[in-house]
Amino acid sequence: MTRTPTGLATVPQTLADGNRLGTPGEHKHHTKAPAKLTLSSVTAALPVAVGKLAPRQMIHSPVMFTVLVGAGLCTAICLVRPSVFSIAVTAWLWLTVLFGTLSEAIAEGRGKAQADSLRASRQGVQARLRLPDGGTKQVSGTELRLNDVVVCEAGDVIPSDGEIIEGLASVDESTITGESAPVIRESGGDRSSVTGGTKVLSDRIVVRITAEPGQTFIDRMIRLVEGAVRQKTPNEIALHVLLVSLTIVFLVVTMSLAPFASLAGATPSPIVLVALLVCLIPTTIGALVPAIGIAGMDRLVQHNVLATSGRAVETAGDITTLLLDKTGTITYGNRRAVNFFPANTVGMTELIEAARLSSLADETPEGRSVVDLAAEKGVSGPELAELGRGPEQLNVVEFSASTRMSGLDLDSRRVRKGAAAAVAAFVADLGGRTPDEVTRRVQEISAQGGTPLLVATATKDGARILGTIHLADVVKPGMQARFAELRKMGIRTVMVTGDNPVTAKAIAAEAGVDDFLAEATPEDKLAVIKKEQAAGRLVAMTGDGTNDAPALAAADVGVAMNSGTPAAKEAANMVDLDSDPTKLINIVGIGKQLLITRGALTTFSIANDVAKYFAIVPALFTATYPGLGLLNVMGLTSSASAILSAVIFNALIIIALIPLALRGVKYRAVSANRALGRNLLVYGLGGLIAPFIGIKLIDLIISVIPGIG
Ligand SMILES: Nc1ncnc2c1ncn2[C@@H]1O[C@H](COP(=O)(O)OP(=O)(O)OP(=O)(O)O)[C@@H](O)[C@H]1O
Ligand SMILES: [K+]
Ligand SMILES: [Mg+2]
Repeated sequence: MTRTPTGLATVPQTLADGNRLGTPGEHKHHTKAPAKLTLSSVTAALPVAVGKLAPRQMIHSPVMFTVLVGAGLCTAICLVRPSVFSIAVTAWLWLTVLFGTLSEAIAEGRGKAQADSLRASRQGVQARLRLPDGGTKQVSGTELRLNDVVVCEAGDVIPSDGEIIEGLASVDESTITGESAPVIRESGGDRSSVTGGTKVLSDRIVVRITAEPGQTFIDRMIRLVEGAVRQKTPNEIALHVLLVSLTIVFLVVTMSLAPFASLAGATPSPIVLVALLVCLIPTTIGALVPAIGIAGMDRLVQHNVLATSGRAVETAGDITTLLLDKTGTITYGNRRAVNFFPANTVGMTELIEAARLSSLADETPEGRSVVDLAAEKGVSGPELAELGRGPEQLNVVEFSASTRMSGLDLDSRRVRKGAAAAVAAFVADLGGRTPDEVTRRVQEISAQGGTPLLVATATKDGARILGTIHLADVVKPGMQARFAELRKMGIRTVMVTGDNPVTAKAIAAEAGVDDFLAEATPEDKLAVIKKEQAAGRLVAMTGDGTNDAPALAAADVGVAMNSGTPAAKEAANMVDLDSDPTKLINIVGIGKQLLITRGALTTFSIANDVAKYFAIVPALFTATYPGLGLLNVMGLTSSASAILSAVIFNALIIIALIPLALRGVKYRAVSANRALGRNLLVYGLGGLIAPFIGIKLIDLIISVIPGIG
């Protein structure tokens, strides 16, 4: 890492106030308008849908594959013995398959426009590659490899994903977030990552590339919205097994009807048997499953969340615990030094000088803000290079989440700053003690939700605490209400932070989380997740720092803030482009909606099939078994029109349900059991009744066709 202190002081204070410039007081939940189902989107999807009729693709859906085979068989029969009835049935069987692929093509098509605009954002982007000799060379952005170093200045489009290793800039991320307010990105802290395709608005940054070509964030997003990376989730596999079983059962049922009927002297034609089979197997859900899944992922992208797997989205629907880190997640995360408080026996200048010295080589935003505040208070001192030796020979004690301290080792003394408990222990080890007024100051700052840092110095004669630095951070607005909403959904929120218990308590109260854990190391954060999981709970984790990465990886649903470090984003299975910790509300909603929609349409589909059986079988056999005429309550015109009406109804119901599959069944924050009961009633009962009405209506219309009625 390059240890040049950067000029944070040149950034106007108001700009550095919030993560999002200009809108510190207003945390927006930005969502893109969902794509509408229009005539043009349907016509655009039509050729794609025809392409999907290839048996190689159809085999993935056994139900629809059965219909395809049936349609092929009937076509062959039509060629040999054409009749109005057989041609009509065959045509509608083909339409049934087509409506299925059409629903999938429409769902995919909605992401295409978004993918195209993402692609355009990278078109022809040039990069200034830094050469080993320090010079730069112009290269194409797509040529960049992992660990290349590029220089980006105001006006440049950042050529690929990376981590800032030097400098600070305001960045326009609207190409990926749709949010026009610029954000601050800077080296050293938890806001160091930049995304290819976004634009530098001011200043100059040096970026180390963290993605291989074709593996950037935008590449992944394009593949996601185009539906190219769909894998079946465990729920989808379970449904798949159910659908295959039902298909086999009804195949057997239909086949056994043939000898049964011929015994009575009325051998049903193969066309009738195929039609009956198609009506009985769950074609509605078989046709709509892919569209439901794609639409769910699409909704997530509309909420500016990028997920690497559909599985995580569905799991989100069943989450009961949400862990969040504090700094950078619940708060904006640009903690800045706002004041110095010397111990009674120490002068203000002595404290500030030591605090400054301990931060000279500290590249974190906290460290740099201490140097800045020292300059503001008029205290200057040696630069790193002037400390008698080059910075290479200086022993720099870098901040780590487990030591909670940072500082420098000089010839005759050591300076440290860090969390109160850590510095107190460091001093106590060398025989020093923490003065009472310092302890009181630490309590006072913590109680306000600030982060106190103690400054200490150690020589061969022992160690002394010099005073306290007050670091202040701002809780993102609107947290209380959103956490209350999570509580209503039955989700417990727990803040896990590396900060001290008093600060943690104050911030927890201000944000309105249910519980908190303070002084948590990365291992502790991981342990909390393991414990929750061992108790059988599904856990989501939201975080931004490298110290959150293990926990993000272990959680069932890990949501990284887009503002966070590359390590955090890599470990998580979702990234929120808006860096909004309460986005989980939307993610859970989308997950639940996905499961409910699939469940509701499955219920409807199966209920429908049962009803169709009772609607058409009596009509089929009234000629053979006049006794069955009693059951022919529907009074359908003839057995031919009964069969054809059922096939037409079966195909049209797919079209009718495409909008619902894409939009999703409305989800409200009620308990899962109540939602399930309500859905069974609405979609089960609806599925039972709909065929009787639909088939009767179609029968009335088509009975006028000669050869059918
Ligand atoms: N640059 C630094 N130098 C010295 N001490 C620091 C520095 N940055 C933070 N600290 C101290 O170390 C503690 C732990 O930091 P850590 O990054 O693990 O957690 P955090 O940022 O406070 O909280 P969270 O885990 O919620 O992000 C901080 O609360 C602070 O007291
Ligand atoms: K069916
Ligand atoms: Mg953090």
